[in-house]
Amino acid sequence: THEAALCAIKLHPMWQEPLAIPGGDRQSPIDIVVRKSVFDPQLRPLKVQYEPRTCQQIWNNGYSFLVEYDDTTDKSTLKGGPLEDQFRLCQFHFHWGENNAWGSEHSIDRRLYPAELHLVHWNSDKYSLFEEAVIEENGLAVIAVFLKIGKRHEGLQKLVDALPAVRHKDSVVEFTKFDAACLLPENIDDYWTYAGSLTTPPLTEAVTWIVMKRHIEVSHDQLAVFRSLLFTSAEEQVQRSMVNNFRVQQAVKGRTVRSSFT
Ligand SMILES: CC[C@H](CNC(=O)c1ccc(S(N)(=O)=O)cc1)c1ccc2[nH]ccc2c1
Ligand SMILES: [Zn+2]
Repeated sequence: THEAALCAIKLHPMWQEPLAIPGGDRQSPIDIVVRKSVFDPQLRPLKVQYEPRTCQQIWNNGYSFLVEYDDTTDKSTLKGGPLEDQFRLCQFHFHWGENNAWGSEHSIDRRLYPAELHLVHWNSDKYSLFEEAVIEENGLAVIAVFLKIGKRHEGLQKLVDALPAVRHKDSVVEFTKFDAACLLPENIDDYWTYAGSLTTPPLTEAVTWIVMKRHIEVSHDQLAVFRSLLFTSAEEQVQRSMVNNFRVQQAVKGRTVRSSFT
């Protein structure tokens, strides 16, 4: 499956890797080898407090669709776990495949999932803007949740119904009162965490990754709507389906992946 996934990316020029990445010793995504992860009893439970009223819009940025939050105040926050500071939710988005065999960016013992949710937060104790935090070592925290095909996700449906309005790159639609917490698995105490990077350019090594052990379920039809989105803007002659928008896995390079559970 990995080979097939790789060739699917090769077909798509947009995902060509930039030649040189500054430093490049803590790139994401990675394969998490469970038996090599190290239980850290000092990892605390995650504290997630999301305010649905801070949800503002959905934007197709030509890589994925972003559900964007008002991050001008500390209303939707993440703290605890591996984090020393308080982080503000600024957006969430997904990565998915052209079929259900692949699509996630991270894998667990090489197991890929059909899609992966990323909830993106920036360190509001140390910085005053996302743009500042995105170039700092401890600037960002991203919660990753795997999606599996199964029963329909009732909370996701409101988002799925809005996607046709952002079919093309650069389209935006108002989207309010969405509780991002409904996309988290029931148990968020079991996770892996490691030091990594953004998985799209500029690939800055600013991310504390928090990868959930438990997945969420979405229906085949809900994921099919993700695949109906387009990488291309309305003006372009050739329309290209937004699928396989995941990055190839990167070398772990001596990093330790810690687990919050045994
Ligand atoms: C610096 C990059 C940033 C755009 N990119 C992101 O925000 C981003 C966030 C998360 C991930 S992932 N897949 O790792 O979770 C990948 C990319 C970005 C770039 C320029 C900007 N100007 C104003 C705001 C702004 C934000
Ligand atoms: Zn992402």
